[in-house]
Amino acid sequence: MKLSGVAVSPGRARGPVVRVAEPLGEPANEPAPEDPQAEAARIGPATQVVAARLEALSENASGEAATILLTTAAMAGDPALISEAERLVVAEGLPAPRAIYESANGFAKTLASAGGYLAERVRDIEDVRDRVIAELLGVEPPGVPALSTPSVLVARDLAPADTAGLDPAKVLALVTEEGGPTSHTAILARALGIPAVVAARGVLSLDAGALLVDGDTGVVEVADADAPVLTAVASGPAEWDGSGSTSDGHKVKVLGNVGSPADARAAADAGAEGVGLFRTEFCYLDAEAEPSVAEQRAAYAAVLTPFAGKPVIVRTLDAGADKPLAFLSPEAEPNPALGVRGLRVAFDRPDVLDRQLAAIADAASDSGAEVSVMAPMVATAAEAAWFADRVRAAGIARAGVMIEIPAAALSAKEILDVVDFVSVGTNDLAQYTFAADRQLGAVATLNDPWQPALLRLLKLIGDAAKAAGKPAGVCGEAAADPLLARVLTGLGVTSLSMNAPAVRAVGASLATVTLAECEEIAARVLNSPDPVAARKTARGADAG
Ligand SMILES: C=C(OP(=O)(O)O)C(=O)O
Ligand SMILES: [Mg+2]
Repeated sequence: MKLSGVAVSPGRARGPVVRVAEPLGEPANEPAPEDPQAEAARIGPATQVVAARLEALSENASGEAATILLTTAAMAGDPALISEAERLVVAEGLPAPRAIYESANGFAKTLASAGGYLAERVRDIEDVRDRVIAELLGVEPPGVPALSTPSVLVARDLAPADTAGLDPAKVLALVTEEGGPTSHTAILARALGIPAVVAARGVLSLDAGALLVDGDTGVVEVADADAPVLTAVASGPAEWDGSGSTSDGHKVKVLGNVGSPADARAAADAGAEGVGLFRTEFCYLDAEAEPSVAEQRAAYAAVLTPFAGKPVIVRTLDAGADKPLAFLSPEAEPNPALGVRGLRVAFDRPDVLDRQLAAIADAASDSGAEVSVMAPMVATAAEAAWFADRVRAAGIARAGVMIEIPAAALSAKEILDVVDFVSVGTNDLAQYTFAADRQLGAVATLNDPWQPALLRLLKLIGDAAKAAGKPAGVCGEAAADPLLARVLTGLGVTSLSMNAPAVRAVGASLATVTLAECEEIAARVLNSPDPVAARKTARGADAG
């Protein structure tokens, strides 16, 4: 019996199955507490216990695992989460577990409606919620059970805090029923060297004592219960000197993706050489009204400051589709991802764009960062020229655009004639190339950055950038894959921008290959028939 999911972390392993307990059910909303003040007063200490446990776990972890545990600990201690739960106890008479449940769900809903990266943080807040509820109820927290022997973990989805704490000596492989290739679980599994397959529909209903998991092909197979354990060969922790280049000195900047001051500090701490994508809309997902220029200036400067003297690409608001902003919401649309989003919003409201550009210019001088600006969702060279003119009129020296629509990839040459640089958003470029909603697990295999059709578009862009002598970065999740980073370099990409946890591994991966090797791998990958063969080719394995 076999099934197929999305391969997210390489290697083959076989061993006995251990299932991760499902999260706690919904806590009851009665009886109303006799003493609401006393009931509300239990919430703060419970969150502190959870935050302290996560912090303690982070001390035993290292690198990105530690960062993720600390971020989750910070979520547990979020004063807004706690005060809303306390209010629900006092004002609405809810028991404390129910109150934290509702408070956390409110936050989760906001994140989910933001889509993309933020939507993937929903699992983090739900994990914090369940840990606090367990603490309030005095029961064992949900999560990974202690493993006595090396095992294959099977879960519906795994919280980042659980994944970060996995011991690669005990976890042979990881298989999840849900999840997408851009989830924290995927990122962490790769970092830990644990073979992993996500979106393996049906794995929870498999009645298997042991599984054989192939993190290269995504195939998960029932194995004999007495078959010998097979351990994947894991790579060691990444060593990187902090300067993005191939072993023969070809420079490829390794940059951070950020949306908040905390992200920026994490990226700087991870050694990012700058920022390749500052998602400004992340600052305003909750804003009812357009923030003033002064408010925007302060918000942007707080993100730019850790990168004083370094290059930062600020992206103008990418409102619409999965990231609606209340002050820029378009008419209801039948297909929002194909509607008025990104730069298209600015065509109707150029005044909003101009105010944002003024704030960015001010924040650049406040922070001392070397700021460039780019637009999201650009389809044509004429749109790119329109945007670049406005950026320059605002006194910002460097203007670029994102390439995340196939038409823009096919017009890379003409676009590069009118801007200073381009940056490829592979998350959306994959979504639009394959007509596959990036939020839908059912089409996750199409939204795979190893799809040769997507990489062929990247080659067009890389060639156009080389001919123009201008930079072409990648800032979609594709850039966070250390192996794919080599392929992108071979295709002519000049910078890679990713979430902080991936920085070191990508820098280390590039430092061990020459540019000629990257080019050779890229040429072979482009000729691969499918993503599985492409991955195998890049790993130097026999694709046959
Ligand atoms: C980086 C990208 O932009 P976002 O994920 O914010 O849509 C992308 O589409 O790849
Ligand atoms: Mg995008």
